[in-house]
Amino acid sequence: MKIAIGNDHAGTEYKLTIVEKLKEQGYEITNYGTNENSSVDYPDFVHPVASDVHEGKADFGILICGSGNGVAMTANKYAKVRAGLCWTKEIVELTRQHNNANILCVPARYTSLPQAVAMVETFFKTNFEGGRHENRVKKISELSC
Ligand SMILES: O=C(CO)[C@H](O)[C@H](O)[C@H](O)COP(=O)(O)O
Repeated sequence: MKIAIGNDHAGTEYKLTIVEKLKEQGYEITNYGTNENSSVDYPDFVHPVASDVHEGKADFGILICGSGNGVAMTANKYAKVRAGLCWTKEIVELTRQHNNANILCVPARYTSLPQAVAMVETFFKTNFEGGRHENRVKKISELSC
């Protein structure tokens, strides 16, 4: 499974820990940075992740910033991306089961590191339920404008 990961300066510590754990578990990781703590603009690190997921070059993405909102807003500009902003394991399960989310957005300043790691693990072990959710997910990318 190919994972693309990106973050801004608020998510660097969490990202580095998550990359280490995912590599230990045998995932193929593309880390688009940032790997520093100096201030950066989150869109610069979201676009390559969202583009890879949109184009099928990555199966899933993980995006981390302070609140999770900036990375989610940016990633969801891509038609084939369904980026879920989650702050509990239960919300992670639901965004996979009901929304077939392919990118997990993590609010580093509002979750603990163990919680963030647990959310990532939950994201990858939870499957889309299909059924009644199938049509709803298809309608997400039907643009009305
Ligand atoms: O987009 C965001 C806010 O919703 C992200 O949380 C960023 O990480 C945050 O804006 C960065 O803030 P900073 O004061 O520049 O560190």
